[in-house]
Amino acid sequence: MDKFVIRKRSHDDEGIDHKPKRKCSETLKDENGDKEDCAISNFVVKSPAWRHLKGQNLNCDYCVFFSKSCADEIFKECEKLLTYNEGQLAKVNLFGKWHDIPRKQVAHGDEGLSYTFSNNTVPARPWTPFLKKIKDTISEVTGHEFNFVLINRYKDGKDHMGEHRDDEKDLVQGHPIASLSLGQPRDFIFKHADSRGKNAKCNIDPVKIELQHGSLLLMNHPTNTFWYHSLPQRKKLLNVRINMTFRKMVKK
Ligand SMILES: O=C(O)CCC(=O)C(=O)O
Ligand SMILES: [Fe+2]
Repeated sequence: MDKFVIRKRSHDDEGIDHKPKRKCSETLKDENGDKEDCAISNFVVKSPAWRHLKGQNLNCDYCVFFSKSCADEIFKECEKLLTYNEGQLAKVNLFGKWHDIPRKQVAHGDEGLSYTFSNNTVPARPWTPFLKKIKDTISEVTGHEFNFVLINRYKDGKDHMGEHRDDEKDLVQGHPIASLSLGQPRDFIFKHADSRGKNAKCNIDPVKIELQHGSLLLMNHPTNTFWYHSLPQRKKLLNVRINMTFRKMVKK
């Protein structure tokens, strides 16, 4: 049985475990006044109410990061501005066979960075002012720097992501991954590595969280060493979800 550790929470809800990281109550403005591809002139994030997800070596923090109106704006801008990889860059190789990924994907980041998963390497496109502003806002509030973002677009509940760990060798070891969710709320499930499949060594309950519109999930060390995560299909859900995972990659 899946175990719910976090109940659905609205934007108006007051957090129970108030655990702010760095406070950022002032308005963040693009220093260059660069609005060429971004209708959003500023983001305001007032010390969000963090909740801590704890398990055996599970170490995550979760909050509703952007207000509903700001998240709505960002979602709209994503749909207007982002384009996704096609062709070979939109495939994975599993057991020697190429498959289309069951969602759309694109990466942006510092020059020269790329992301390798399931035997495919996706180069980062340059930061746009819009994406840089989101990255900088998350860095300002969390106190962590990122140089890469992987963006996944799920057109509806049929699109999904299978169980995996974000443990690629290109990632800076021990650095958190910040996962921003926009649009359709979806279940996100953590499974402990020792409790998967027929040969499970022990029985640790999975941890399920419904990722809300505008929410941020910080996956801190050592979560990705011990726990797999997935975004399973939810065929009745009809709306688009966009997820951005901000990462710190090793520069070669
Ligand atoms: O869409 C999600 O929330 C999952 C994203 C994820 O796990 C990844 O990009 O590695
Ligand atoms: Fe992941």
